[in-house]
Amino acid sequence: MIGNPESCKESKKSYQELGPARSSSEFGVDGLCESGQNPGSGGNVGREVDIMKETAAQQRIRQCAEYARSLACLPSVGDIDWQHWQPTVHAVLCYISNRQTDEVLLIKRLSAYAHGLISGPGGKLENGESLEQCVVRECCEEIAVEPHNFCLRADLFFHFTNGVRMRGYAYFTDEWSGEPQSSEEAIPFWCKRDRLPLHQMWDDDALWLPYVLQGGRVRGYFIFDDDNRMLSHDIVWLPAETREF
Ligand SMILES: Nc1nc2c([nH]c(=O)n2[C@H]2C[C@H](O)[C@@H](COP(=O)(O)OP(=O)(O)OP(=O)(O)O)O2)c(=O)[nH]1
Repeated sequence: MIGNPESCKESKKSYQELGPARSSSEFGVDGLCESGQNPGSGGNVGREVDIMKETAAQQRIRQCAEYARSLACLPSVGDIDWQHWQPTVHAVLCYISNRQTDEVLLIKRLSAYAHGLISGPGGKLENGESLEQCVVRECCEEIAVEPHNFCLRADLFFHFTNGVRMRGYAYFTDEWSGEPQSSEEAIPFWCKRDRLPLHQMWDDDALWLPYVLQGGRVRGYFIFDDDNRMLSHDIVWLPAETREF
């Protein structure tokens, strides 16, 4: 699960020399970080004063370098035995398309988890519920829309470094009833299919969503850290006519 232990030790060592790790909440929205300057120079002596003197651009470069070094120790999807991997959580997503306007119905999430992120409506499977029932319930609860004749086009395996393992099922349709309405959980909006706000969506969406919205199917494997940042991925592209995953 972990890369080369020696290089890992090395990079951990040099990482520690830099002082305490910064949480990724200190990184900018695009997942990059905000400080610069050669991290090897100067050690920890007078470090706080040095940081005060850094320009924003220098800070950004330095933190990016720290982050890049730390990557050597992070898990990769290739290290996981996916055949025996069991999800702890099942969740659905639903993407409703309007063919006439070439738009897709998205939501801005308002709940604590992933607040402000944009995605299709969806949520976790409840006890005794089928995936299809979950799709309808989540869409009705979140945006007062009922999708019809939806089909599964993305089978997503999310492994989080905190131990959570979520299997996500993304459904697609162009049939629905009801007018989208805001709720406590979401603000719905129509978005042109070729203008997805990918920088405001989960990292993995940029990899597979445009392809699936064009009719393709995917099976995707992802590792995320505690801050919802994607560390590693692998995507199996399946032709549109694929019936089973
Ligand atoms: N596209 C995409 N969806 C994701 C990712 N990670 C992730 O949790 N989701 C989806 C799966 C679920 O549909 C939703 C999270 O479910 P949730 O149940 O915690 O959402 P919620 O806060 O609305 O809670 P609830 O309504 O189920 O109680 O977000 C991701 O990386 N990409």
